[in-house]
Amino acid sequence: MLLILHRHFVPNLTIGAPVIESLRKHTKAYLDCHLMVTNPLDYVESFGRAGASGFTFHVEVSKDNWQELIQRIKAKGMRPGVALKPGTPIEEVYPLVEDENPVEMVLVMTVEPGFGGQKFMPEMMDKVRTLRKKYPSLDIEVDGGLGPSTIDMAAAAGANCIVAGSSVFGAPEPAKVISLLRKSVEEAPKNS
Ligand SMILES: O=C(CO)[C@@H](O)[C@H](O)COP(=O)(O)O
Repeated sequence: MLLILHRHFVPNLTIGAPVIESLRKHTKAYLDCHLMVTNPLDYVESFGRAGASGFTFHVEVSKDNWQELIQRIKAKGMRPGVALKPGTPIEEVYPLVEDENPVEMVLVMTVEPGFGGQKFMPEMMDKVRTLRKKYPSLDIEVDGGLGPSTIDMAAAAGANCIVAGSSVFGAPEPAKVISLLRKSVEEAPKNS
């Protein structure tokens, strides 16, 4: 399950730690939290306490403190991830993946962060392919415009974690869309 906190970094506010705390009382599901905020360090403590499983911060706002962020996220029992916006070069995440205390997931945004329902950017697949070739066992997530018509492209490029909003919640049978997305990832020929 993916939960998103938008604040400052993007012009939209969604959900925060209290929602995670409420959900955690009812589920053992992996709660994957993507914090589109300019000050992620300020949220590590509360998200950890609330029961978040993954904590993904943006590389664009963490140039000076990503090592401290990773260390604090892990200390709170969460998996650290780093996200990058469409305009950010993929090279910017390499140091975070190659550090002796690395992030455990890279999230390649396939839309400009901020709002659901946008059009998937196929040109972001170059970033996914590059990452998959360089780091064969890394978790690579894609977010934005994923659904039945775009999943095969993302899966073939090497993405293995899929964020899908509109295509699932807007479907008459959401479970069928989820199965289709999962099947595509499981069966994809990598790096085609
Ligand atoms: O929130 C964002 C981007 O900030 C969205 O990308 C959602 O996370 C996914 O929504 P869809 O694109 O699947 O509607």
